[in-house]
Amino acid sequence: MQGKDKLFSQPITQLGEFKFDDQVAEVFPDMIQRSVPGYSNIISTIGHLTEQFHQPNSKLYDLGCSLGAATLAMRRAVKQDNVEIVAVDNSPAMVERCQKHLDAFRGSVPVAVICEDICDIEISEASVVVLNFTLQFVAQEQRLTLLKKIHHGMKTGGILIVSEKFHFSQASIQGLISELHLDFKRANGYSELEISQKRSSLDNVLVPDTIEQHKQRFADAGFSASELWFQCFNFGSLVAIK
Ligand SMILES: C[S@@+](CC[C@H](N)C(=O)[O-])C[C@H]1O[C@@H](n2cnc3c(N)ncnc32)[C@H](O)[C@@H]1O
Ligand SMILES: O=C(O)C(=O)C[C@]1(C(=O)O)C=C[C@@H](O)C=C1
Repeated sequence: MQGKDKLFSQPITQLGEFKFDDQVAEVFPDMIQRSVPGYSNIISTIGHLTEQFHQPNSKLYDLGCSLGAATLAMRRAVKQDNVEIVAVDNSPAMVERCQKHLDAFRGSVPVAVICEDICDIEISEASVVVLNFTLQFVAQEQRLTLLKKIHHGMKTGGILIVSEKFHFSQASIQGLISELHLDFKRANGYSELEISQKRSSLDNVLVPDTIEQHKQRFADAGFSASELWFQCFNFGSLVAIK
C-alpha cells in the first residue's frame, strides 16, 4: 500500500532539486492526486482517446510513465489486434514500481517498460503517444526536437496527448490562476510549508510553457491540428493529430 505524501511537511535545511527518487515514487499516487486538479479525469480520458485512436498493428507510447497510471488506462482500452504498449521513464525507482504495478493487473496486451530518457528512444509505428505531465520536465530547448521525433514516428491519423502545468504571459492572470491552484492544494491538506518547499524544489526543474507555446510547437513539429481539450486552473491537456 502506497503512502501519504509528507515529503515536504518538515522544514528542510538543504532543499535540493525535486527528483523522481524512491521517496517520491513511494507516495506518488497521493502526491499527484492532491497536486494536479483534474488528474483522474485526464487519466480516464486518455483511455477513451486510446479506444478511439489506436490502430491495428501499431504501438502506443506512454512517455514519462511514472507508476503506469496512463499505461493501465491505455491497456484497458485496446480493442484492435497486434498492438504493443511501450512505457518509458528515466527514473529507476518509478520503472521498478511500474513493472510491479502492471504485473498486478491482468492484461493481454504486451507492455514493454523501459528505463531510458525519452529524448534517446526510437519512436515507430505509433498510433497513440502520451506525454502526461512529462514534457514540462524536459529541457525547453529539447522540446521541439522531441516533438518532431514523435511526429516522425507516428502513423497518419495518430494522436499525441500532452498534459502539462501551464504558465500565463499576463502577470495578473498568472497570479490569479496560481492562487486558485494553491487553494486547491490547501483544500487537499497541504500546509503553507509543504507548498512553499515543494515550489522551491520544483524551480527550474518543472518549467511550464504557455498554451500558445504548446500549440505553436505542435504546428512547428508538423502536426495538422491541435486543441486544448481540458483545463482546470494552471493544469490542462492538449491533443495533436498527425
Ligand atoms: C509527473 S510524472 C508523470 C506522471 C505520469 N505520466 C502519470 O500519468 O501518472 C513525470 C515523470 O516523467 C519522468 N521523466 C522526466 N523527464 C524524463 C525524461 N527525459 N525521460 C524519461 N522520463 C522522464 C519522471 O521520472 C517522472 O516519472
Ligand atoms: O506544480 C505543482 O505544485 C505540482 O506539484 C505539480 C507536479 C506535476 O505537475 O508534475 C509536480 C511534481 C509531482 O510530480 C506532482 C505534481
